Parts: sequence; C-alpha cells; structure tokens
Amino acid sequence: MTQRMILINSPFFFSEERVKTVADWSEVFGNSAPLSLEIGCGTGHFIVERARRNPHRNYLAIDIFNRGCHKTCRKLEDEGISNVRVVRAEARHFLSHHIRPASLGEIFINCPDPWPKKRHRRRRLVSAEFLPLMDFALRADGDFYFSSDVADYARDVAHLLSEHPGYGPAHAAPLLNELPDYPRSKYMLRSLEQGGPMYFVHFRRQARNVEVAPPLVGPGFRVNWATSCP
Ligand SMILES: C[S@@+](CC[C@H](N)C(=O)[O-])C[C@H]1O[C@@H](n2cnc3c(N)ncnc32)[C@H](O)[C@@H]1O
Repeated sequence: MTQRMILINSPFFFSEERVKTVADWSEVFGNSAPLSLEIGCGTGHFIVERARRNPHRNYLAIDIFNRGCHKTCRKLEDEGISNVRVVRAEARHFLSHHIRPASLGEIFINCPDPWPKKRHRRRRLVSAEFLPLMDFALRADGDFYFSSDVADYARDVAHLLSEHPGYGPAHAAPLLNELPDYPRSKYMLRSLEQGGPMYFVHFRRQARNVEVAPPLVGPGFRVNWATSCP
C-alpha cells in the first residue's frame, strides 16, 4: 500500500528541492555552531531530545520517509526547538551532495532498518561502502554513534569500525548495552519495553590524515523507498 504524501509546511523542513538551494548550513542556522547529523530520524524522538539538551549545537535530521519528516517537524514546533532542520533525503545521496568535507562533529544512526535475512544484508545502511562517506563528512575528533536492537548488525558495525583506520572506540569496549545520557528513539523505547537488549557503538575519529574526495553516489543507487516506520 502506498502512503499518501503529506505536504510539509514547516519552516524547519527542507524538501529535496529546497535542500538544493543550501550552499552552507551555517547560513541556514544563522550561526557557525558545531553541526551534527541524524540519519533516519523516523518520528524525531531522539533528535528533539538531543537538540533540547544541546542548544549550542546545530542538528540536521534526515529521513526518506515523508511522514516521519512531518512528525519530526511537528515535534520541533510543538516544543519550540529551533536548532534542528529536517531534510527528506536518502543518506548516501545527502552525504555526498549536501555536506561539506569535514563539516560534521557527530553522526547518529539509531535502529536502522535491520534487513535480518542473510541474503538482504547487503542492503544495510552501515557497511564497508558507507565508511568512505563518513570519512568524507566527519571532522577530526568527530563522533559516530550507532544503535540497534539487532545483535549481529551492531557487532558487524563495531567490527567494521574497529578495523577501519583513523577511528577508535570512545569507551572501554567497542560494543555496549548502554550509553549514558543518550536519548531514546522510538524504536529503542519499543525494544526496551519488550525487554530486549539494546546495542550501542560509539567511535571517535582520531585524525583526518588524508583528504577524502566525495564518493560518487549515482542515481542508480538502490533506495528502498517502501521502508517506513509506522
Ligand atoms: C527502523 S526506522 C528507525 C527510526 C528511528 N531512528 C528510531 O530509532 O525510532 C528506520 C528509519 O530510517 C529511514 N531510512 C532507511 N534507510 C534510509 C536511508 N538510506 N536514508 C535516509 N533514511 C533512511 C526509514 O525511513 C526509517 O524512518
């Protein structure tokens, strides 16, 4: 069943068209505060709370899901939070077209689509192919946060990052069951309520010792537009 597209009129919202007009995110925010990105913000539970606790940072929240973008904007408006902009975009396309090199201080990915079947795992967002995009966008000392209730996805991500040059775990262990002061997303809350464990990966970029060209992400890139949160 195809869901009806909702017209989003929020001043916080950047459609695929509007985002093309952005040359520099600091101009959009009207300040040069550090910039963070949440990929797959869903209905906005996490980013609204994270932004509320950190008013001196700027946040981009992106999702391919129109209804999720709408709900996130509504939360921001209802709660009077002004340091977030919501973009309807595909993550890999957004990172390679709308983010300047070394401009992000934080990247968050919470409960991404798990693709549990073995033959579908190559569709997972965080993979070896994703890392060059992160290398391009994240500044030195930048933080990468990943959470999932799917143990093997979280283990794979912790392993990928451990093997990837220039990054190190921000805590004693690469894989954790709790991250202090980390706001809950809707999917996290659902998993915790059902009694399931959560897995967190938090790595820090140690240095930008190489200049990284933006990886080419072409129109043929596979996006599962049918993916959606309720
Ligand atoms: C399982 S939901 C989790 C939502 C939210 N992060 C949470 O934890 O409650 C995954 C979200 O990621 C979005 N998503 C999946 N693939 C994406 C991609 N390639 N680029 C941007 N968003 C994506 C989906 O539309 C969906 O809203």
